[in-house]
Amino acid sequence: MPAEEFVAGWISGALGLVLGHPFDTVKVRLQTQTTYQGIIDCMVKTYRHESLLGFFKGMSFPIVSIAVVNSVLFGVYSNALLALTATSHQERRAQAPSYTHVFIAGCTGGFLQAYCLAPFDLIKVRLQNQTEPRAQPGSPPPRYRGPVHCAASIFQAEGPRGLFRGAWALTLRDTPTLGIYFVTYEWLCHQSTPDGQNPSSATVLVAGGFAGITSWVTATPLDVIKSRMQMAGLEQRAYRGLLDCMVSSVRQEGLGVFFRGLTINSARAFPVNAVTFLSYEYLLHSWG
Ligand SMILES: CN(C)C(=N)NCCC[C@H](N)C(=O)O
Repeated sequence: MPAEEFVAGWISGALGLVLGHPFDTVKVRLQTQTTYQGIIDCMVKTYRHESLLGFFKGMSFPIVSIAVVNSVLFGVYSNALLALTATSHQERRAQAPSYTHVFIAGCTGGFLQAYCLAPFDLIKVRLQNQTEPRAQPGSPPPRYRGPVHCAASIFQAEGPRGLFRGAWALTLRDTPTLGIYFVTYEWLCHQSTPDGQNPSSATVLVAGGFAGITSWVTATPLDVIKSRMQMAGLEQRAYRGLLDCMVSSVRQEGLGVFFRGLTINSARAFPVNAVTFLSYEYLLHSWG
């Protein structure tokens, strides 16, 4: 089982994560809070109340978790393709796998990464939704003092299952959309690269960026539901399950609720995934 794919997945994911986290904070707030009029309003309010640091809330944990999550995604994807097509990463340029195989391998990677991601994503979403400014004398402290305190509080209040709140929605979000992610990437690389050659850096950037956009556009409806279910434990708003969350969100806010955060999700997806794929390909290429 080639280990380089796991290491390359980790490093490339971390680079993309730092670049995209401020957009991610705005997205999570727009999806779960009704106090903002739109992207600009959310950005201005966050900056005024919490300074630039507000955009980076909840980032320390994902930096650690991306090591697990992205390496599982890229490592499982690549090894699933190896099992399906008996070709390594290098050989796949000369002998392109079918898109069905790429889709199955992407879905497998997406399914397994969702379970690793679930507790980290829950903690990230809870911390990103804390809108209190940094501790000032006299002001009430935020509910969670940091990621470890957040994890411990959820564990104490709800047991280990509490840490997997929203995991089912996350799995449904990530399984098919990561199939779409890798198919888009491979298809775009294939379209603009002569047979048997490696795609140029510009091709990888553009294909990675569009893979991010297509996958996030299709993922946004379940992304909204997932974030709401993750916040529900905190807000005493009990949903009976995923379907109940969908139905009550649509009843209260109309069908548009499924597209909350779509613009910012897409704007974030391009640079994050362009950098992720470029560094992934570069690392695998230089390790030869
Ligand atoms: C639609 N989904 C869930 C994805 N495309 N997931 C892959 C994650 C890639 C990158 N870390 C990101 O956050 O965009």
